[in-house]
Formats: sequence, structure tokens, C-alpha cells
Amino acid sequence: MGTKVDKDKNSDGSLLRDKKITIVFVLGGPGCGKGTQCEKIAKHFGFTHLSVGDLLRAETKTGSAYGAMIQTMMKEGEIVPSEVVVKLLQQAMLRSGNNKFLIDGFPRNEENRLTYESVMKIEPAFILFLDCPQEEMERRVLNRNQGRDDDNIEAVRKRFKVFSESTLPVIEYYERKGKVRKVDAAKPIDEVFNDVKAIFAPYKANFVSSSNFNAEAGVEHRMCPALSKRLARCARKTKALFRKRAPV
Ligand SMILES: Nc1ncnc2c1ncn2[C@@H]1O[C@H](COP(=O)(O)OP(=O)(O)O)[C@@H](O)[C@H]1O
Ligand SMILES: O=c1ccn([C@@H]2O[C@H](COP(=O)(O)OP(=O)(O)O)[C@@H](O)[C@H]2O)c(=O)[nH]1
Repeated sequence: MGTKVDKDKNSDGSLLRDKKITIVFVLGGPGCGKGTQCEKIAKHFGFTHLSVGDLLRAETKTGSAYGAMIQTMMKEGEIVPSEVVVKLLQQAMLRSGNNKFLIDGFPRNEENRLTYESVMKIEPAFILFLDCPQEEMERRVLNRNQGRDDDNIEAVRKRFKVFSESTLPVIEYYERKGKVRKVDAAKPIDEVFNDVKAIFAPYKANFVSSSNFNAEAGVEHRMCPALSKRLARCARKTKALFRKRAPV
């Protein structure tokens, strides 16, 4: 990173060749424990946890143009348009200052995946798939008590349907590429984390400090200037994509 040649190679905004960015997608049905495990991984292995659900919920509170649309879609368990999500992810990555990211709950469908690939151009290191039976996930969601307006039986059942119809094909896609690390998420939290720890062991060596991103307030400034510049270029590209498409 940082040589003139490297910079020229990336003049299209591509981050693909930046070997220093590590991205792990964390997928699984609603309530399987993505947030719970991501928090632990972030602490132990120095990743920044980006929960796309949390980023979207924070966006609904900003009064932005997309806030009301996002709120309605989430309440109905629908998938928010990819451009909105990718833009929020880019902004959060830029703000985090880190170069190791857990992207929790994304990509949720093939369109999410394709948009991510075409804009971000960073191949995920692997996909952590938290596999859990539906009855157990339903129990967990209905007992979650976080005041979410999509944690009711009706919305949860819709989210299960979206998960099996739209998200499982994404997991299958990565499975074909040998990138899925599946964990039995029905076990107690610490037992699940033991299995997760084994998967993340190679990242322990690079651990610097814990960086658990807070969607509403988290701003850290440890990212190197070159990487920050590249992400900013990438964000401009998304903005252009936004302008081309009419708002939903
Ligand atoms: N392995 C587990 N066993 C029992 N309860 C769990 C487990 N993992 C998470 N939970 C609980 O289930 C609920 C949903 O977990 P969460 O991490 O929010 O899931 P997700 O982010 O996948 O929707 C939370 O109340 C959490 O404390
Ligand atoms: O990439 C994403 C992630 C989340 N969501 C929306 O956010 C909701 C909650 O997602 P989250 O990951 O917070 O919760 P989960 O349903 O996995 O418990 C989903 O039902 C979707 O409406 C979305 O549209 N795209």
C-alpha cells in the first residue's frame, strides 16, 4: 500500500488489491446470535463490528430522506435497497479507523451481494454462518426485549421466510467458493464462541486493540490516510450510483 504504482492501480476506486482490509460476513437467521458473537469476536480479535441492522436503525433516527422508508421496510421484515446499505457501510468503515470488519447481517440477498461486489470490490475473507433451528431462533427473538418493532411473531415469521428464500442462496454461493465456516449456533453462547474462536485464531496475531463500533456515536481515527482516501473515492462512486437511480 502507498506506492505510486499501487495508487494508480486503484484509481477506479477499487479496494480489491488492498490486502490489509479484512472483511468477514456474519450470516444466519434472525435471533441466531450474530450480534452476540460479533461483540465477542470484536473484543478478542480487534475487529470492528458493523451491524447493518443497527446502522439502519440509527439512520431512521437522523431524519434523513431515507429514514421513513427504512423504518417501514424494517418493520415489515423487508430488505432495504442495496445502495442505501452499502453507502451506510462505507461511511461506517471510513469512520471506524480499523481495517478488520465484521459485517453482521449482510449480504441478505443476491442483489446485496452483487452491489457490494461491484462497488466495494473487497472479497470477504470468509463467511461465518451461525446455523440454528428456527424454533430456537423464534424463542430468542421473542425474548430479546430490545424494544424492536420487528421482534413480534408476525414480522419474525416474515424474516424467516426472507432468510430462507433470499439469504440462504447467498450462503450457498459462498459455499461453492469454499468460503463458508458453519457453526452450530443452537448451543449456549460460550460454547458457540469456542467454535468461533477456533475459526478466527489466525487473526489473533494481528490484534491491536478492541474496536467495537457504535453505530450512533462511534468515531475513531486510526485509519491510515491512503486507505481513508481510497474509501472516500469508493464512497463517491456509490454517490454517483445513487444519482443515476431514482429514490425508492
Ligand atoms: N447461543 C445462545 N443461546 C441462547 N441465547 C442466545 C444465544 N445467542 C444469543 N442469544 C440471545 O438471543 C437473542 C438474539 O441474539 P442476537 O445476538 O441479538 O441475534 P441476531 O443478531 O442474530 O438477531 C438475544 O437476546 C441474545 O442474548
Ligand atoms: O443488510 C441488511 C440488514 C438488515 N436489514 C433490515 O434490518 C432488519 C433487521 O436486521 P438485523 O440484522 O438487525 O436483525 P435480525 O433480523 O437478523 O435479527 C431486517 O429484517 C431488514 O429489514 C436490511 O434490509 N439489510
